[in-house]
Amino acid sequence: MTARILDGIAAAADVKNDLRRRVDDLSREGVVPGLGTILIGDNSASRSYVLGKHRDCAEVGVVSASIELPADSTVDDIEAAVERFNRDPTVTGFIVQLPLPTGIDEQRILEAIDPRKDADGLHPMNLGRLVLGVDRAGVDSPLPCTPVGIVELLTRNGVELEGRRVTVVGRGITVGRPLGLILSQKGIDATVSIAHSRTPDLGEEVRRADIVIAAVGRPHLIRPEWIKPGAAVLDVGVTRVGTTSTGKARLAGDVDPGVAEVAGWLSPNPGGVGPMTRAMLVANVVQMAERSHRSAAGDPHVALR
Ligand SMILES: Nc1nc(=O)c2c([nH]1)NC[C@@H]1CN(c3ccc(C(=O)N[C@@H](CCC(=O)O)C(=O)O)cc3)C=[N+]21
Repeated sequence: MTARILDGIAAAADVKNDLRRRVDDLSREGVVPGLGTILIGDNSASRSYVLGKHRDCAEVGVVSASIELPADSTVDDIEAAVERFNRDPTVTGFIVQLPLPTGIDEQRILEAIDPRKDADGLHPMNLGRLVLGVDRAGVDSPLPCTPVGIVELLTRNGVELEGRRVTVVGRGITVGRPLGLILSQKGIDATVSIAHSRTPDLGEEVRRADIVIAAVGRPHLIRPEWIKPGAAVLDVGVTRVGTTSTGKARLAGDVDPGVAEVAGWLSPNPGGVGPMTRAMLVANVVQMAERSHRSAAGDPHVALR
């Protein structure tokens, strides 16, 4: 038996179809959602990710703006770019592409973003609301894109989370940490373990799981013999492991290819979680445009802060 595919390209297309309708509704009210991206330095992988984000926006009628800064930019230069997007009414949500050049205080930059425009959901106010499990006056704050994309990919394929045991491998701030919080939330009700590079027996943690999510960036770390037969396995990490004969980057996921023979469901990499991450970014931008429009229209239940 071989695992069924959790097709992120197909699920992202469905998400974008839903978004297109919401964007059309907004446009009838004269509102156009806008994504901003800030890219610092000349990292070709980062540039191609950012281009993909602009392409996704164009597909659903969301406009986008980009700021590119040189690799030797100072914290002040980057904060000035953040400030520009904070003030720009055509940008309803924006991101600062990570990682930042070495020596730049990432936390300081993330905190400079207006939390109402935080399309990545990585501002401490939004992460704090996730920890607390609160939303203000029925308004959800933006959530990190990859974790929400993972939940959508599973639920759209009919993979149940309630009552399931999930092992998340990785505790990073963009995936593992917030994913653990989201999966254990009321209404989702999975039982979550967070494993990481210092977990003494990773195989033991993975063996118990109905759902395994690997987000560490260690090629083929997750072994077929660790997988409970029929489990759902999501491969999030990517590592460059060399170059092909044509000079393209050779990439490897966190999940050993042999896992496909044991798992019930497998998200490919590429073509799994990545496209969902991008779709959820567009979703956050659209949601923020809806919220700021309703709040400008005087609905007291949507004014944040
Ligand atoms: N502020 C910030 N927000 C991010 O969300 C963010 C970031 N910084 N820094 C880097 C990581 C990485 N990331 C990816 C998203 C989608 C794909 C993706 O769609 N990948 C395709 C293949 C890539 C391609 O075809 O070029 C796939 O998996 O099928 C990859 C990587 C977002 N990140």
